[in-house]
Amino acid sequence: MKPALEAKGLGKRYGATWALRDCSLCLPAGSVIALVGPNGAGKTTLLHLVTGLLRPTQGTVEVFGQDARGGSAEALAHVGFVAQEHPLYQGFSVADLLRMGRSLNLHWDRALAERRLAELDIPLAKRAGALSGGQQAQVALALALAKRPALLVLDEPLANLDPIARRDFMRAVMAAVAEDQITVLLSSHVIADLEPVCDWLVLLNHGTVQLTGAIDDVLADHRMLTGPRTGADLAVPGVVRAVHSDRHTDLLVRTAADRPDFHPAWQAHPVGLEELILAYLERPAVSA
Ligand SMILES: Nc1ncnc2c1ncn2[C@@H]1O[C@H](COP(=O)(O)OP(=O)(O)OP(=O)(O)O)[C@@H](O)[C@H]1O
Repeated sequence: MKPALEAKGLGKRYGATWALRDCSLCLPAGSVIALVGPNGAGKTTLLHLVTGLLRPTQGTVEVFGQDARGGSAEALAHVGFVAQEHPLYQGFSVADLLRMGRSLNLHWDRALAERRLAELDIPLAKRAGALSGGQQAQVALALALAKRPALLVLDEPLANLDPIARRDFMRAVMAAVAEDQITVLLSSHVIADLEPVCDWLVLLNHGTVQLTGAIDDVLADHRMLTGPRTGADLAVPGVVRAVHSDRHTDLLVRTAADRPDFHPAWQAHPVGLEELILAYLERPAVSA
């Protein structure tokens, strides 16, 4: 099966600033991919390159084997996109938005959109601007899903939503994954929202990919080592980040071994996703 997304040497420069650089990724179809990184890491830039809204300065990006550059109608027909802050025409009614979706898209499943909105009690006659933030996010999601996309791209969909709205939004996304086996690529700052639903990770910082892989494999490949301060002198390969206090040293290490063998001075612990991501973000930028 073709990968959902394949980027090779992808880069985007604004003037002298590289928003994204040397980005090479191969993301499997059917996965739910967490795109994480701090403000300015290049997440939106990558998502706009994937959705054909931006042209790369260098490199290529393919979605299910089709070049995403230039955003041809056929390539974009397979991509649903909910942009940051899920913008909608505020003066349009929900019904107007559905009509617009139907006339702008090659494939359109009106019944699916209406069913989703009915399940959420969102009235079709209501103006978008009169809906709550959570309802607007759900309308944007229903519009994106009515395209019957193979890839759903969500740029910080949970920002500004309250905990109930966040949960409901992610439930709707996961229902679509379960029903249609779509691939989802979503960016967020909130790891706790991503951890229960995502199975693949792309970690961006300073415009470069710091880490990517199946989350289970990524976690299995890392350990947190705790030892006495002097332990820092014991040679440990694959250190991602070292934190020293007066008495202790904590090392996050990457190891390819199933059963890594550390000096007995170190106590090795499995590492959680949030801890792992923070450790990568707190170190200087390096390529994956
Ligand atoms: N249109 C633009 N013109 C100039 N620089 C830009 C433009 N868009 C993005 N940048 C720069 O590119 C870099 C990456 O921005 P991007 O919006 O992709 O990051 P992000 O990870 O999505 O950030 P955030 O989490 O804050 O949304 C930043 O340094 C940003 O200032």
